[in-house]
Amino acid sequence: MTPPTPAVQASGLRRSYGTPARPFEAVRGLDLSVQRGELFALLGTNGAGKTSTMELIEGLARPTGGTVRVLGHDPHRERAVLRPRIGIMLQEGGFPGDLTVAETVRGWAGTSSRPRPAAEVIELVGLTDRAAVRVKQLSGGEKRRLDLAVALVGRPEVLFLDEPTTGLDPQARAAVWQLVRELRAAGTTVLLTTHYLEEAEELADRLAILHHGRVVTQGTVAEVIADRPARIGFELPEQPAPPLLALPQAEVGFQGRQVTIRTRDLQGTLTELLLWAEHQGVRLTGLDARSASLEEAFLAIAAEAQPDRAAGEHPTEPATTLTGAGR
Ligand SMILES: Nc1ncnc2c1ncn2[C@@H]1O[C@H](COP(=O)(O)OP(=O)(O)OP(=O)(O)O)[C@@H](O)[C@H]1O
Repeated sequence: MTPPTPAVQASGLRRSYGTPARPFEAVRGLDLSVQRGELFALLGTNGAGKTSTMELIEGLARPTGGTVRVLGHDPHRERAVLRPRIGIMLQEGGFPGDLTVAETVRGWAGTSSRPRPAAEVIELVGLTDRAAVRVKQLSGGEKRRLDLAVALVGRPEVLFLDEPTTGLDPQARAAVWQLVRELRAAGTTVLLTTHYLEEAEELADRLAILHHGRVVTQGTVAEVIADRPARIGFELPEQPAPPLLALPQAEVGFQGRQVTIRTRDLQGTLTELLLWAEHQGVRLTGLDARSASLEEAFLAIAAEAQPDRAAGEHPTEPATTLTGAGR
């Protein structure tokens, strides 16, 4: 039996901006495969190329190199075929301000061949009591939920969510997460970009971290953090304290009496440390031991992955900033 076509398949994907004389490659040879029914998250620093990549996959822009297929189709050339099967939640929906929520959703439902009833979609995104309100009177978070409603109205097989919970309060964010989980459980493929690492941890089956237009790492959360060292922190007692035992396999840092140990063998190092403390009668105040988090992996990957200074660098490359790490 031949395996089903992946929901999304990108290979050697490239996208350039600028002029032929001063080109800037925002997407630089990106490979990605999202299976049907999977929830895949694209993470990256500001300007890493997430939106540029999403627009190529959504068919809103044409790649300058490589190929992309969505449900086996070229999303740019075969947009008319794909349009009824995908749902796109853009960062800015830009709907007319004078229409109400219900009118907006009904208008979009009218463009779909098998729409969900408008009232059902409005209910799904928690806007029922705002259905008669004009778009221009909605709060930022409510507008975001309307963007989501419009993306859902055509019962998409593949749903693209570009920073879906930016601007939402914690309760609304949790509600969107629950809705996304339900959609995924019902078989919808979801491709999501986010700056909230806990959003990816909560929702994603797999994720990719982009940096300067390339995938630096991808896999499950467990796979992405597997190579990262665990961390042990504690405070040594006031002097006199015996010198800390040697831990050649670990990296030990001191800040006054505060000690931070980074190790790839959390159990082994912790056992050695606790035996030492027991024998020496030393109390390790505030002892805290934890595996690497996605946030640590993200920050380390972003710091390690240096930009390619070869041809095609942005003429005015923006400083890399990390926003909304989500904790
Ligand atoms: N229309 C454009 N013209 C020129 N450069 C652009 C254009 N759009 C994006 N870029 C540049 O391409 C790079 C990638 O931008 P993109 O918006 O895809 O990143 P992102 O990962 O989505 O960023 P963010 O997290 O800030 O939303 C950035 O350096 C950006 O300045």
